[in-house]
Amino acid sequence: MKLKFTKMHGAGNDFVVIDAINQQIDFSAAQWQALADRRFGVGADQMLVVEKSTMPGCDFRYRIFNNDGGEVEQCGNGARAFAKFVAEKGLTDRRSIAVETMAGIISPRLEDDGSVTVDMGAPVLEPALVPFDTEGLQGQPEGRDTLWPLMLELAGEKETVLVSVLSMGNPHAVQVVPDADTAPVELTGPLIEQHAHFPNRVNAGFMQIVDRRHIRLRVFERGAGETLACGTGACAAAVAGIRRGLLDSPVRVDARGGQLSIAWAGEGQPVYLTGPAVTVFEGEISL
Ligand SMILES: N[C@@H](CCC[C@H](N)C(=O)O)C(=O)O
Repeated sequence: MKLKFTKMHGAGNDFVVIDAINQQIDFSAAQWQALADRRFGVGADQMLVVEKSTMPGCDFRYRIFNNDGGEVEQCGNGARAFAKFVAEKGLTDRRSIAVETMAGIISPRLEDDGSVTVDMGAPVLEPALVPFDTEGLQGQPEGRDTLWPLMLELAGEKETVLVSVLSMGNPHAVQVVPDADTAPVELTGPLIEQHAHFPNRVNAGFMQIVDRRHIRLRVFERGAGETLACGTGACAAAVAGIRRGLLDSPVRVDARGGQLSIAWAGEGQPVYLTGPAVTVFEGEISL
């Protein structure tokens, strides 16, 4: 079949966006991988699918596939691209929309300066719901947060890293590092992503605190490897830092591909993610 798509990015986290309202989509994991392949396909960290929603009050349904072919619950940078896509394609004339995802309803809003703000919903802090299996682990209370010691085995050597575990609809484990540039993202990211305590795997965040309203962040994403930015990772890092008493809202997040801003008023409150969404080109591919 011939598939029409739009290539987009949000702070360098890149996407193939597909209108599945006007096209029939039913791809296998292998076909998603082929589309995401940077040499033999279009290339993307994630594929975003735009569908009609059957949920009352929702404008669209948003589905997300990592470049390993797996469908996942949430993608923050993708949510901004999604909002820009439906506006640019004339699928809505509203600047603020309600979008159904696997993880609940999110609400992106187009800003006058071209950026997009997304109400990502409240973070989930209960380990079992992340899901995170705490059996055999000792939580260490620090401030209002609980840090969990994760044991990693690196070339026969055992190392323990302290991570804040939470969900933004998708699972995150965030650690504080002295310097994001030298953080062992490639080395320990895959070990954390596949750690036995995370039954659904996890996104591994490495956060350098610059000051109380500014962090630098790298994320080794579940099912995609390190990306130039991770929107839900930025939300998770800001929430973890605020809960630990290290950060104040709003938090500026410098990712390798651009800048994001996160606002959070505290437990039970939604997290707001603001940042860019850019259309790169339109294309058609035979699959
Ligand atoms: N890049 C994303 C997150 C995409 C999904 C993630 N890799 C997962 O598997 O949960 C973002 O901007 O949030």
